[in-house]
This record gives sequence, C-alpha cells and structure tokens, in this order.
Amino acid sequence: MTPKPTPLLELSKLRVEFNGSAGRRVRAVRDVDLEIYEGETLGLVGESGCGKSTLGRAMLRITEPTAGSIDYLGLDITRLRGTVFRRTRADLQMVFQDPFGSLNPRRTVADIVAEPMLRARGMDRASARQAVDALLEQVGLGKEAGARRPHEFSGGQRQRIGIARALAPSPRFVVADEPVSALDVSIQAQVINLLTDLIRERGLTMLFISHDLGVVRHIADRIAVMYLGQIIEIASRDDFFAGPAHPYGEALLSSVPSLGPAGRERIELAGELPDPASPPPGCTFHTRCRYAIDRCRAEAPELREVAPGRQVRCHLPLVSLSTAGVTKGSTS
Ligand SMILES: Nc1ncnc2c1ncn2[C@@H]1O[C@H](COP(=O)(O)OP(=O)(O)OP(=O)(O)O)[C@@H](O)[C@H]1O
Repeated sequence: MTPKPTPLLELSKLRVEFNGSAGRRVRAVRDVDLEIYEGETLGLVGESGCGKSTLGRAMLRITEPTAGSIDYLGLDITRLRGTVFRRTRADLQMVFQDPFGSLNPRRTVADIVAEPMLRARGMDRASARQAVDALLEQVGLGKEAGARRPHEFSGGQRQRIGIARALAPSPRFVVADEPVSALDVSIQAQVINLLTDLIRERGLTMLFISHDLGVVRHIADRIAVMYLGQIIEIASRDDFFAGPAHPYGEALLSSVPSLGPAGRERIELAGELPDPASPPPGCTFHTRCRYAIDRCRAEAPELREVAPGRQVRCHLPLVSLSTAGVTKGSTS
C-alpha cells in the first residue's frame, strides 16, 4: 500500500467574502477544505470569476480570509501576527500573472531580488549579493541582469524576475497565479519548463492557478476544479484527463478536444456563471448541468470520495466507487 502523502497545507472551511456593488455580498471562496501535499503541484482550474485568484491570495493572506483556517506545519496562518507571521509568510510566496505591475521600476533587478533575502531572512548584504547572482543564473537571466531595471526586459524575462523574487526567501510553497497567461505562446513553454525544473530542484510545493487546461496538464500532479467559490472535483492529473468525475469538469475538458479522451463530444455549457453574490440553491452547477435531476435543484452535494484519491461534489458523479471506472451519469 502506498503511504498517505503528508499535507504541507491544510485548508479548512476557508471563506472569503467581499462587499460588492449595491450592498451585494460576493461569496468568492465558500468554505473550501483542501489539502496540498508536500512536493506536489496542484493545478487549480475553473472559469474566470470562480474564485481561483482569491483562494490563492487568501492562502498567503494577501487577501484576508473572512473565516476558516490554513494549517501550515501546525500553525494556523490565519491567526499569526507580527514577527511570527512575517517569518512564516516568507516560506509562502507568490508568482503573479503580471510581474511588471509588482516590480518597482526605479530599482535594479538585483535590489528587487535581494530585498526579501535581507528583510525576510535577515541575510547580510554580501551573502544576499551572491545568492542573487546564483538565482538570476538559475532562472536563466544571467547575473548581468542584476544591474538593469525591469522595463529593460521582455514579458518572459520579467516573469523570470518575478520568479526569482518569489524564490529569493527560499520558500517551501509557491502560489503561481496564471504565471504564463500574459505571455506569447512560444514563451509560455519556456517559463513552464523553468518552473518545472525549479519545482524539482528545490522540492517546491506549488498551487498553480490557470484557466488553461493544456498548461495545467504539463505541470500539475493533481487537479482541483473550482466553480462558484467551491472545489467541486479533485483528482490526479491522469484520472482527470482520462475523464473528469464532475459534469462541469467534463464540459471544461470537452472544450479542448485535443486534451480529452478521443472521440468525446463537445459539451456546450448553458448560460453564464451565476452571480457569486447569490449562488443557485442545491448544487450550484445545476442551472448549467445536462444531467441535473430534482435532487440537484434542492440539495447541495458534499465533496466526497468516489474513488481512491478522487473527490467530487455531485449527486451523479461520472465516476463511482462501485465501477471504479468511467461511467456516464444518469439523466433520469
Ligand atoms: N476586491 C474585490 N472586491 C469585490 N469583489 C471581488 C474582489 N476580488 C474578486 N472579487 C470577485 O470575486 C469573484 C472571484 O474572483 P477571482 O478573481 O478570485 O476569480 P478567478 O477565478 O481568479 O477569475 P480570473 O481568472 O478572471 O482572475 C468574482 O466574482 C470577482 O468579481
């Protein structure tokens, strides 16, 4: 029997709400329970607006969670304050979609990358200098890049600076939020390959957020699918791409015919993503689901295990323990 992997992070009932327009309360992340295992890359996928970025940001408290807990090595990150929070937070870093927006244009690349080493890890300047040179080499920019400023670089190179800055305090966990979405397709593969190498060399644990299933398939070990603020499916990469267990995952995958199982039909999702301020009753996906029955309109499904390592929030999952294979949900 394979040993159960160790969670590095364990989210419990994590919730993030925002005050929206006209007194609306936007429920961006709704009571998420999620384990992220040491050394894995978990791909977080779902349509725009489903809450992926908010979840990633809440895990690092860039956005403050409204409720719930985040266990990291026995500490609840949501409750940490002051020095303990700053020290712990240095272990958890973020790579942003638009690195340029977060890179100070007046500072040199070396200063930008050195800053977390000096501030969060208390390194002396000489050691930081050496570490910056090594890191710039490792991300493929070369140490000469240190003397230049962010605007002198192309999009792909700026993302390499963003990655170097995120890795500067030697984190154990990185949230990469759509790190290649803003880049040309030809550059995307280079940055993904760089991230894959860094994950392996440094034993990093990563939450990789993307709406692009093709990119996620390259990098993720497991896939979590989000819909209207909830995780609705978790599966290994191979299981997911062999056939999602949730009808929403099935529709997402069918929209990229080159990725899914051969011969599957394309499933058009009816309607738009509902308003996260007033999610539908019952299963929040029932308004767009081709398999929905009365129970789905009335009763919210729990996230439950339907096969080893495979969880789904659906009354009629497309994979069940009894078959342990792929079966079509009933339309009755
Ligand atoms: N600061 C905020 N104030 C109010 N609403 C917000 C705020 N940030 C996000 N939201 C809302 O929360 C929901 C989730 O947004 P989020 O950006 O997390 O989704 P996403 O899946 O990452 O989408 P995208 O891929 O477009 O970034 C959306 O309805 C969004 O409008």
